[in-house]
Amino acid sequence: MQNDIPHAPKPALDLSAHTPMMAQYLGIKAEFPDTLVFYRMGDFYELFFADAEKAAGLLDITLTRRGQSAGQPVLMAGVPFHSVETYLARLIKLGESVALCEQVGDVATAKGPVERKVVRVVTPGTLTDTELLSDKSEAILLAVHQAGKNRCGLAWLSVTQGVVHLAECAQDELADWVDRIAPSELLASAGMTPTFEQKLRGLKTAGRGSWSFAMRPDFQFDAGLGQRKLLEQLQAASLAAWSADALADAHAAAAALLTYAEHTQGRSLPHVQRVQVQRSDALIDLPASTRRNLELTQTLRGESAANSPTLFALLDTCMTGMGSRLLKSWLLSPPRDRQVAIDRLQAQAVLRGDSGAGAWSGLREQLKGASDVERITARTALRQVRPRELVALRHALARAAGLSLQVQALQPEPGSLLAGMARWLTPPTHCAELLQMALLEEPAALVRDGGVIADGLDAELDELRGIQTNCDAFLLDLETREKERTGIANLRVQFNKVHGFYIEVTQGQLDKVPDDYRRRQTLKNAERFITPELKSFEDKALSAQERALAREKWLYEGLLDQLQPFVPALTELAQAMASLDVLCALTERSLTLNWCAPEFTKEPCIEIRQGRHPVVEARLAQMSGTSFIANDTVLGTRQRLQIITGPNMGGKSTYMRQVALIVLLASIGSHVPASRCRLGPIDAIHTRIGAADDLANAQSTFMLEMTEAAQILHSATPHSLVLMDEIGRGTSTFDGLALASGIATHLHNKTQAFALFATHYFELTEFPATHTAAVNMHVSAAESGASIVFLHELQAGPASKSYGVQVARLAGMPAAVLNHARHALSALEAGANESRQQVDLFAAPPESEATGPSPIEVALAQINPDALSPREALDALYALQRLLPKH
Ligand SMILES: Nc1ncnc2c1ncn2[C@@H]1O[C@H](COP(=O)(O)OP(=O)(O)OP(=O)(O)O)[C@@H](O)[C@H]1O
Repeated sequence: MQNDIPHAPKPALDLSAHTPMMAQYLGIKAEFPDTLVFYRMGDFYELFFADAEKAAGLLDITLTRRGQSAGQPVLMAGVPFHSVETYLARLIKLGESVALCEQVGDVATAKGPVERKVVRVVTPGTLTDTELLSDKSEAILLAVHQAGKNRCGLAWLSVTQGVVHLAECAQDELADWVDRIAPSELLASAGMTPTFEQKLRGLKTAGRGSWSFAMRPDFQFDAGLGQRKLLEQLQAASLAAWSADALADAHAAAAALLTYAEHTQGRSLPHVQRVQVQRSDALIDLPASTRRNLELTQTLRGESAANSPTLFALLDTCMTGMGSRLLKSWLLSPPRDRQVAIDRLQAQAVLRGDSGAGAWSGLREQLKGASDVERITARTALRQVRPRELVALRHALARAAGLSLQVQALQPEPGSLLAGMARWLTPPTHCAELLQMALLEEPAALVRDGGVIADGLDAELDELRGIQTNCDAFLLDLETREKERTGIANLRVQFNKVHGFYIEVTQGQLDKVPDDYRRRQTLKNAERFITPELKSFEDKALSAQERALAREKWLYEGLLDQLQPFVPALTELAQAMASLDVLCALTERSLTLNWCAPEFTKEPCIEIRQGRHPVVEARLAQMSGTSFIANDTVLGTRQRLQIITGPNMGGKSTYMRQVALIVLLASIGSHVPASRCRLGPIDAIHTRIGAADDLANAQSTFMLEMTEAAQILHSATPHSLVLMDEIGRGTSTFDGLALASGIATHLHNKTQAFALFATHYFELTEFPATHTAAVNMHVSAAESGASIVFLHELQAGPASKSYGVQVARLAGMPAAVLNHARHALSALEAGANESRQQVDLFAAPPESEATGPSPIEVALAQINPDALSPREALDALYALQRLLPKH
């Protein structure tokens, strides 16, 4: 989708054959070829021609043909202006962009069609309307710049926040970045190479998010322009203070990002005053597979509602949308630097107070129902804010002042998170007073309806309003006088929008009408008249109403001007409110769910006592009232790899995931579901779990399994946590076992990561005998008759046997099948024992043949293509072919 601004001269359109209005429309449409243009006509937004057809299909609205222009029937479809938000929401969800074209000229004085202009372009990544945005997630716009040497520059922002994020990465890291940023809209240059474009589009078809794609002109990806634009936003002379000066590739992306964002808002973005550089080594790596497998914000089935079994849904008891959004971003971007988590935990310790009876619950009461200061502030800066939002802002400021006092009363240590919050929560001086003075307590929804500005703010507005108020009294008085004068008892003085003021007389009384009555309108049973006195009153009253509306609009614009200097402080205040909300929610969770504070160590380790899987535990309590069996985990430099065996349904996957979730929770500064937790440095959490066919990418289950495993082996380090669940099960037993043993050996010897390796291959339980840092663990089960009871207890040593047949029985498998399986199993086991040879699965393979260069490689290296004649080159090619190994 391309929302082109008029950046290059376009060939002049010949619109002379069209009606003046169609000519105006087509002129505007030419500037927005791939965006739906909503063209305002009275109380409707109309779409024409191809736009009309498209919108009719997408929105299920009627497509009509009206009149002709240039000999062609005009196709039209329209939506009422007062419900435009609903239609916008639907289109944006479908990934469409909309240009809103308003009447900006004076209808009364216009000759020909009234002047119209596109005032705003609404696109999936640049939403600001509260109605169009989800409370709990951001709409993010990302610009990607293809740079040289296989590098990329990235810049992204949410228009309702005040921060531009910058990053640079290698092109093969792009997928992970895009996954992490989760944009709603992605901008790329029209000048990128076809291969790069294919790569970007490939990311989308691979199901990595549902962003829409907007191609921008190449010249907008200009590093110099980007740097200038960033400096303008920051009102600074250098980007060095943000460590953002040497990032030319990211600057190029920022140029396109800011140009596009400004273009869609129809103005600059004064509230964007911060830059944040993100480096991939600053965050704990959570690849897309990990986020999916751990069901952080979405279940494997794709549910993400507030009651779905995800970690986010369990954690999010925030009182405000701002808090929920911040919590989600904390959860998805855990920092490696432990100080961040330590500061957050310290703040929670203060909020908890002694025995949990601290200030957190009172603060949550205050936060409850507070309006979205962050979004209101952004909309104020963009001059899109509605009167009722500003009243809500005033109430929120009062709450913030209260919150600040409550936090100060906790006497937080100077320099601590809470001390910073107390400071930023103090509302900027005079902001609330200004709002109080300027706005009615319950203003109209829209400024254009009037009834927004408070009485007493402006003498002229008060006077104009006075005329309108006196109107009713005047009309009553006139009616009495006219009844007396004419003797018409049922005479009525009234007003309607179309005909203005009039005196209505019924047919039977018409003979009594005086000479100075002028006929205005004839109805079936009555006539309507106007008198000179009523006419002059009408002129005054109507013009007073119009002037009052214009005055209110002007005063509102003035109020927006006066609010601009408060924007930076309000942005900080919103941030502080969101952080406080998250910290209070985390405190509440830790107390309600009985979680403990983690400790961080310098030496590498993951030590968890009585750890639980938070989501499974909550589900068990809710569904069956049964309690979760807690388990310990001890991993350190001497014991890095656990081979976990045990029956299906025994709890292996649950155990492995719980370890990863506890590590993640600790890293964001949350308490954790355990009785004690010690954690060393962690740089990534990798998971290879489950097997879902990636049909969209034509990858088989096994191919996907091997691709993911290979990625893990390439990127994991001794500080990474790796979960491998039943690796190798997607192929034949021998293949699978051989690969699983190879992978375990590589993890143990080379990668040296902390690894949890669940498997059904019993042969792998021999692995720890020859690998000192590996240990056997199993989930316990007890047989009771022909059945099985899962104890879910993790114990040292390998499982004694597998219980596949018993589990199948629990699953309701027919008795005949079970009987057959039991016999087959005994035969297989007996056979296996007899013919079992001593195969050393873990022996090092013979030296690989490919240790030195092959004869072809040697010959190839000796060729200098620039020094060869065509004939010699051909000979060299034949010579190389002769070197091919013969099979
Ligand atoms: N520690 C535990 N305490 C209580 N219930 C548990 C525990 N661990 C697992 N469960 C229950 O057992 C079910 C199965 O667990 P899980 O899927 O982890 O088994 P598994 O060993 O990985 O099975 P499979 O090998 O078939 O994948 C869970 O859905 C949960 O209800």
